[in-house]
Amino acid sequence: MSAQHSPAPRPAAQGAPYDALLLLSFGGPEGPDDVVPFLENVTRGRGIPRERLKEVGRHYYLFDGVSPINAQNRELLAAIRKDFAEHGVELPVYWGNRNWAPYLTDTLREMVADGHRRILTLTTSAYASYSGCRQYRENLADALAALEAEGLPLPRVDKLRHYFNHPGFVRPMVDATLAALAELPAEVRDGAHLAFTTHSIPTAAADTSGPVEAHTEDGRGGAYVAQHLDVARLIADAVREETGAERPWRLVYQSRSGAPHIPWLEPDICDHLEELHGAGVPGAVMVPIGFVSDHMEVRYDLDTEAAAKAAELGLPVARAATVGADPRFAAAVRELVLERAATERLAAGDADAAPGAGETGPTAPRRCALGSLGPSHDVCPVGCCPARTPRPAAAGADSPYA
Ligand SMILES: CC1=C(CCC(=O)O)c2cc3nc(cc4[nH]c(cc5[nH]c(cc1n2)c(C)c5CCC(=O)O)c(CCC(=O)O)c4C)C(CCC(=O)O)=C3C
Ligand SMILES: [Fe+2]
Repeated sequence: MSAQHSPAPRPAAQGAPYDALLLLSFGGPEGPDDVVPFLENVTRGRGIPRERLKEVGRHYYLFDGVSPINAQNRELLAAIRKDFAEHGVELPVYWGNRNWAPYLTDTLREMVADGHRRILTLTTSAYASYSGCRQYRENLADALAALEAEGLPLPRVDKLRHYFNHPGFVRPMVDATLAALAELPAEVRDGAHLAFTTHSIPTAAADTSGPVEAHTEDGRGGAYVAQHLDVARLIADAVREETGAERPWRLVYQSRSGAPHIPWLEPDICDHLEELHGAGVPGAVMVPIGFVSDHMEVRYDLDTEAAAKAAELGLPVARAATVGADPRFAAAVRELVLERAATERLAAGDADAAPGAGETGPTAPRRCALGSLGPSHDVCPVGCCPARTPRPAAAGADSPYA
C-alpha cells in the first residue's frame, strides 16, 4: 500500500458531505489454521469459558474452518457497489472487520491514504445492543487511535442508523418466510408456527440496550427485544395477509455462550421446538431475523443443531433465508446513506440539502421505517448500549473524536 497521501477527492455530490462508505462487519476464519487465532480475537478479555470455545471451534472445523460470513460480505459489497453505480452514487465502498482480515484498522488506514475524511459506516448488525452496536463503535475508536498514533490525519466517522425496520430489510424476510413455508409438507403448512430467532445476549445487556429511556429492568430486554418483536410482528402480519392463515409466532434465541449462572435471553430455539412438538404443533418455520446473512450461527446453530433436534422430534421445520445481498437491501443501504447525507447537509445549513428541496427551501429527508418504533436515532446518545467496562467509542454522542 502506498504511504503517500493524495489530496482529498471532491465528495460525490449525492452522498456529500460523505466521501466514502465503510462496511463494518465481524469477520470469520477462512481455513482451519485461522480458527484458533480468530477465536482469540473474538474473545480477547471477554471471559468466555474454554469449553464453549472448543465447542465453537468444532463448529468451524465441521465446515473446514471456513465461516460463510466473509463470502457473504463480499457479495453484499458487490451488491451495494452495483446499486450505487446504477443510481449515480459515486461513493466508494470499503470493507473492514472486527475480528479477521481485512481488519478495520488496515481498511481505515487505506481510506485515509486514499484521501477520505468523512466516512459513513454500515455495520452488519441491524439492531441495538452492546455486541451489535457499541462494540463496533469501540472498534472504530480503537482504529482511529491507531491512526492517530501513526500521525495520520483523522477522518470523521459516522454510523448509519439501525435499519431493522427498514422495508428493504423487512420485505426480503417476508418473502423468505413465505418461501420457507412453501418448503414444508402441504399438510402442516397452515398449522405451522413461526419461530423468529436472534442471538441470545445476557439479559443485563438486553435490558441496557438502546438509548437510556428504552432501558428496562427484570429481563424485559430493552431496545434489543423491542426491536426484534417489532420486526417479528411485521413479518407475521405480512405473512398472514399473504397466506390468509393466522400463525402463532414467538421470538426465541440461539447461540448462547457465557457462564451458565449468568441469565441470557430465553427460550433457546431447541427448547422451543421441543415445546411446540409437545403441544402438538405440526411444524415450524425458523426465521433468523437477528442475522443479516447466513453466517455460522445460522449454518450451525439452526441448520445443523436445531434441524437435528427437529428431526429427532419428528417435527417438520424449514429455515427462512437471511437478507444477505438481496438487491432490495442494497437499495435500502443507498436510501439510508442518501438520507443521512441530506440530514448532515441540512444541519450544516446547505441550501439544497434534500432531494425535493425547491422554492420552499430545504426539506428534511424522508426517513423510511415500518412498524411501531419509527426510524431509529442517527447518532447514538450518551449511555446507549453501555459496556460493562467503559471504553472510548467513536461515531456517537460520547465519541472523543469529532
Ligand atoms: C448480538 C450478537 C451478534 C449479532 C450482531 C452482529 O452481527 O454483530 C453476534 C454476531 C456474531 N457472532 C459471531 C461469532 C461469535 N460470537 C461470539 C460471542 C458472542 N456473541 C455475542 C453476541 C452477538 N454476536 C455475545 C454476547 C457473545 C459472548 C461474549 C462476547 O461478547 O464476545 C463468539 C465466541 C464464542 C461464543 O461464545 O459463541 C463467536 C465465535 C459471528 C461470526 C459468525 C461466523 O463466523 O459466521 C457473528 C456475525
Ligand atoms: Fe457473536
